[in-house]
Amino acid sequence: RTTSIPVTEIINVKEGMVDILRQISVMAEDIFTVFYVKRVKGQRWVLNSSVFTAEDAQLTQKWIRHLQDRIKYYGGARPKRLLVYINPFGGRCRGQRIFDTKIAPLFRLAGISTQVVETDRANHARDHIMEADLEGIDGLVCVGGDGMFSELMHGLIGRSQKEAGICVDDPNAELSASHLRIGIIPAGSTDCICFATVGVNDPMTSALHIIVASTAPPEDVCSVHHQNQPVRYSVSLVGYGFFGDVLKDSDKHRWMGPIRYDYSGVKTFLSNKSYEGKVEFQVVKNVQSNPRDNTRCRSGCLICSESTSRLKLDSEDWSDASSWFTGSSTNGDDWLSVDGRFMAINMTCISSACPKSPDGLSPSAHLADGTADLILVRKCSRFNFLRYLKRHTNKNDQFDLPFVDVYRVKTLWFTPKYHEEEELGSVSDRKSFFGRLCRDSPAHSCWNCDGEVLPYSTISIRKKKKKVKFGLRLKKPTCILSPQFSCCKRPTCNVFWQDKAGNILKKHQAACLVHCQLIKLFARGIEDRQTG
Ligand SMILES: CCCCCCCCCCCCC/C=C/[C@@H](O)[C@H](COP(=O)(O)O)NC(=O)CCCCCCCCCCCCCCC
Ligand SMILES: Nc1ncnc2c1ncn2[C@@H]1O[C@H](COP(=O)(O)OP(=O)(O)O)[C@@H](O)[C@H]1O
Ligand SMILES: [Ca+2]
Repeated sequence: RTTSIPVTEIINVKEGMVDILRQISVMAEDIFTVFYVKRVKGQRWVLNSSVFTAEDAQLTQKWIRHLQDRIKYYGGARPKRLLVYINPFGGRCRGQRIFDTKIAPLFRLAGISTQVVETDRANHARDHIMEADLEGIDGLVCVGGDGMFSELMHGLIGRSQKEAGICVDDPNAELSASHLRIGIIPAGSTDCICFATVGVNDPMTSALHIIVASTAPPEDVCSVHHQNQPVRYSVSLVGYGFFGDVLKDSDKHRWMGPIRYDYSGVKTFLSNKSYEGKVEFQVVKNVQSNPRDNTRCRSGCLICSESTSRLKLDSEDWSDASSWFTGSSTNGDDWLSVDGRFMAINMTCISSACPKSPDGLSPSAHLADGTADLILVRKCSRFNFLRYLKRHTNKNDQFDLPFVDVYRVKTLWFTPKYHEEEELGSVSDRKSFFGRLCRDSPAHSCWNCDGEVLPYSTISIRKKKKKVKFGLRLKKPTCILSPQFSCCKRPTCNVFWQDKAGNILKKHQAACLVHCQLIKLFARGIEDRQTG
């Protein structure tokens, strides 16, 4: 029997016969166990192992050393020390258990040492990162949901800004880059950031991605401002109306765990509220993609890899603070304004895919293209809104509805019709039967910013030029152009992008994904073969 394993996906090699998760080991000098990643259905990764017998103890040691050298050489920059933050109350309150039983043994096996901080309050992780000694730390890991990821991101951004001497209250300050990446062990309620980047919310898959140093391109991030003051950053959903109301109500029922979103979702759906206001946004015109082009962002995505150079070209547009909202186009991008009554205003930098909606709020959004997608759902009947929601769960296009519009944007301003102090219940809400069932019918909703309620209605959102780095994404590239790998003997290889006629359009260096280093392991002895 032959087993082929890419060296980049070997986790470690141990003497004897070892079962890491059940913590059983049988020591024998002529046996060794190779642990490696096995890909299973639905983008999941599991730890697999194969046991080998050598002729004698000396040969066993030789193979163990040989394989470990190979892992070091071809395995890339694997992390050695991680700082882990666990939210014991995220999702079903299983964060600590998941880490202790499933993740810690994997990290130990991979020779990764961890410093673990169990949070005892909201913002504990963020504050800890601001002050912690990060010397020698290769990455941060959160065990929790999107809220925990957001805390780590705010901590890292705050720290980098502080170290770079940038004022965090400056609305025009750009993000200063941090060398640290953030990994996510999903143990939250929505886990949308993990799901949209890894393709699944499975703790073991994420841990294996962290161990083998899978990386995503630095990710788009938006800053949210109120009265020209930056209040938060967001990578997934900034939503007003439906998703704001669901979140606000669900916060009162945290004890229910993830099901609170369904409970509050049904309540909010029945109340069928809509809110009046003006949405002004800057549509990105000069990109080769749009929210309805039916593509999916994957590792090696050409649209994302080209965004860095495009953002450099955009520099005047980004750096000129006063041109942020002049209402005029400086770069071929157009400002649009829509007045009306909305069921939902959602802006998302990524697809926001999650288990409830495997394709997400905007299935063709890109992780790192420097843009966000704005979805406007105008006032409609309950039946129509249900049609819209339902389409998030199946293959039907949720944008192909007359009351839904979608735009690829980089800036958004929202002004509610009434001043925030004026809580004028709208006439239609008061008349409605379900509206009366819910105690209050305010003129304002609130904003849901990556799962945090923002206490204001009037906000502006701006795509930041720099992005947040985090790990965990390794999918086969599928893009509008077909990539072709030419493998080499190094951890990186050339990727050629060709059009259908075979003309080379672009060539760049990338981490070798479909790796050429195949090791053929035989029961007696090992033959190491390199294919090119
Ligand atoms: C008919 C079924 C309709 C299902 C519609 C599913 C749409 C799902 C889109 C989800 C977008 C998620 C965006 C991500 C947000 C997260 O950052 C954020 C924080 O996550 P964390 O708690 O892990 O920290 N999560 C959230 O804000 C939660 C949003 C969840 C919304 C779920 C809404 C369910 C609605 C169900 C309505 C059912 C109506 C049925 C009427 C008979
Ligand atoms: N120990 C703690 N006690 C209370 N809240 C916490 C604690 N640790 C983190 N939080 C907060 O809980 C919120 C939700 O956490 P998250 O891990 O996203 O879980 P969920 O996905 O269930 O919402 C985050 O905004 C975070 O700031
Ligand atoms: Ca994006």
